[in-house]
Amino acid sequence: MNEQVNVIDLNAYFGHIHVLKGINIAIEQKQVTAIIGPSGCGKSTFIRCINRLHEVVPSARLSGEVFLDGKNIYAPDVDPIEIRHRVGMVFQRPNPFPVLSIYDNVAAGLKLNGVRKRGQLDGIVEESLKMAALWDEVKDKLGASGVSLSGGQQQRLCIARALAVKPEIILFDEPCSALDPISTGKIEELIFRLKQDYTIIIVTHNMQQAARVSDRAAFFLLGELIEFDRTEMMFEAPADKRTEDYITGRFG
Ligand SMILES: Nc1ncnc2c1ncn2[C@@H]1O[C@H](COP(=O)(O)OP(=O)(O)OP(=O)(O)O)[C@@H](O)[C@H]1O
Repeated sequence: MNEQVNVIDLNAYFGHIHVLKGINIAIEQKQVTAIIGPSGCGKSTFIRCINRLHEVVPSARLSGEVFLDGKNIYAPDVDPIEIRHRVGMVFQRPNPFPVLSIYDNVAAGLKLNGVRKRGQLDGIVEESLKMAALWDEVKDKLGASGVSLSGGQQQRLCIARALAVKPEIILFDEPCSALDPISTGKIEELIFRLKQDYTIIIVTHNMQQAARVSDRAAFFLLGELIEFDRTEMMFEAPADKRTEDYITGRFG
């Protein structure tokens, strides 16, 4: 097993609320890992600990270690900004920068990183939009506003924006919950293709989606990791009764 993210005894809090309790999990490279569980069980908090976004909430704190390629991302010498480049994120609601064009939405992170040459920017913007399966739909209107696109296109634009800075891992936090079934299908196909090059962690409430796109699944309940296994095993023969109850829709 080729572990890329190794989480050791992770506890996360908002003020006095203890939202993640002693999580230990190893996430493999170039696989899709689904995070499932009922509302409020800590799924989003968990993925936000993997790119150091949890700490941006004033009351938030955590303990434990998260190793990325063998290095603890919470070590004092690690720059959280660098971690957020290496671990990209796509959110539940498509959130393109409203005042920027399609082109500039994709180029924004690169420009922040100091890439200025037009030719280089053009190449990466095109490559990212192609990888996000959006190029053909927008190549003739790159100057149009990002928010002029449909919801599904905006979400693919956000994926292109995440890809442009060349992350190693992409976190998806319920990326299809605001999308129609056709757009959802496109995002799922895209995730399937992206795993050739990226490690993907996806939070989803949709069990069919978890079954379709993920190689492994982790079931969280009340801040604890109850079960983590190959998705097939998890859906066909869950080891824990609580996982079975959740997957079969008996609660949550
Ligand atoms: N900014 C915050 N401040 C205080 N408490 C928070 C904050 N964000 C989340 N929480 C609390 O932390 C717990 C875990 O929330 P989290 O969003 O991680 O759960 P989730 O499993 O992703 O939920 P959902 O499926 O509804 O998105 C919840 O009890 C939630 O109310």
